[in-house]
Amino acid sequence: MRAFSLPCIDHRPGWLPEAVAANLFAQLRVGVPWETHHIRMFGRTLAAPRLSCWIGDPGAVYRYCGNRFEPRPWPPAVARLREALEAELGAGFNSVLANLYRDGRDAMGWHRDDEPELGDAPLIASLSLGATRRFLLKAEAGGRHAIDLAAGDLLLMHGESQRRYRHALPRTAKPVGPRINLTFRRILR
Ligand SMILES: O=C(O)CCC(=O)C(=O)O
Ligand SMILES: [Fe+2]
Repeated sequence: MRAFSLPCIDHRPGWLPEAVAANLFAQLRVGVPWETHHIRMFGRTLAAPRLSCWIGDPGAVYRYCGNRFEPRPWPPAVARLREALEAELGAGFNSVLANLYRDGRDAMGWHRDDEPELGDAPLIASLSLGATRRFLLKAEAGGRHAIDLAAGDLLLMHGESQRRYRHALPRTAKPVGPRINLTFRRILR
């Protein structure tokens, strides 16, 4: 897929070379303490349809959907990625939400990454590893966009992105292997 951009969204296909992405996927698949996060919605608690891990510097506590996550320490490979992203983007990240979509039944529903601790105009750097999955954006001004995110692709959401769009990673009936996504963030304190 060609590089593509929308206001506040920047897709950089092949940001990591294929072999590096494959190696990283294999390491993180076994090296991250994956867990099921629970979402409180409409007075009920549901298991999220994916595995996740909140990684970050001490104190980078993340609150969402009635949960409070203390950060897990940085796996060395993820710490190196943070350094590379910080150097390239000239921005600081103190945390990552890692998600593992085991197969096409795992997904993430429509949402905005607009938790108050991310600040008004967060830069979120999202790295995809493993199977290609379709990422959807729904613009507040109308219109939908789909981006196939492949292993090694970087997707940046910046500026007003979280006000302008909702985003989702829908389920798919196609047979797909596991995918890992890392969203680097900065929690403000
Ligand atoms: O898996 C993805 O590409 C999206 C993940 C996401 O939206 C999030 O972690 O907030
Ligand atoms: Fe998100």
